[in-house]
Amino acid sequence: MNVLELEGVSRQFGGLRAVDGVTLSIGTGITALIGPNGAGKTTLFNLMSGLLPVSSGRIRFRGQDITGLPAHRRAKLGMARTLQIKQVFAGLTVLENTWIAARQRHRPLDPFRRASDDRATRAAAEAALETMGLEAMAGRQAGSLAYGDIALLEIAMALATQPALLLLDEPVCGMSPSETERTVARIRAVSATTDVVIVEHDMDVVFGLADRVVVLAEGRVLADGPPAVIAREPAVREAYLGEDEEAA
Ligand SMILES: Nc1ncnc2c1ncn2[C@@H]1O[C@H](COP(=O)(O)OP(=O)(O)OP(=O)(O)O)[C@@H](O)[C@H]1O
Repeated sequence: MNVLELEGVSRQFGGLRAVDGVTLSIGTGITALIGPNGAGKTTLFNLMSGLLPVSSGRIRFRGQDITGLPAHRRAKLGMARTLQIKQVFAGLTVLENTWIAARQRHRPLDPFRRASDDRATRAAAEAALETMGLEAMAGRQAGSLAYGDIALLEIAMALATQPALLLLDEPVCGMSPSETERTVARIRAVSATTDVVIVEHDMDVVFGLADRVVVLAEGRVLADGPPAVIAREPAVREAYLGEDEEAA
């Protein structure tokens, strides 16, 4: 079963169809959404996570219809996302940040919480830090971290909720080449256990990381396939890479 299924999903803003009848099944591995500016990537991403409601169409997650569910309900069902704007608690340590995220899986104000739940929470937090290569920084204040480490911490916090699907919005945006390389390696490690969707503008990252590339243009799926095939598609090169313009 595919983790996420979109069926004829559309989103209008006034008269503009930002996403126009997208049918897409997200399966195992890393799926990248690419396309020229204004293609509808961010809108589609927000429709997946529930940040925006669809205008029409259906969305299923792990076989369950989630079309009408808001983002926090989707998160409870196992869909995690990171945002372009980093959101960590600067005054808390790396482990505390991750622990709080892991804790969201359990009822927040339950005084009769079992000790075993606490152990499970801590284990989930530590496992997430290890996957992201942050174990050595567990005791550091999040506010003292370098930008690249904060980005990794954010992904660790999403992972700590033990999601079935992780949505990453421009995960290497604003990073140095070495930070990018590190992040790419960590996302690859994440994908061994969790399905991932990324929206990313850096084509080296997309073609080096993704198992599958979905190209959007004017709100529709223009092409969909393995990176090596997508890179050779004439329609993609024309619409996305602007070969005609360059030639001119
Ligand atoms: N909240 C909104 N209100 C009105 N129009 C919107 C809104 N959000 C997006 N749009 C429009 O929908 C279209 C798709 O935008 P979207 O941000 O999804 O594209 P994108 O592929 O993510 O672009 P970029 O690569 O520039 O981020 C654009 O024409 C945009 O102007």
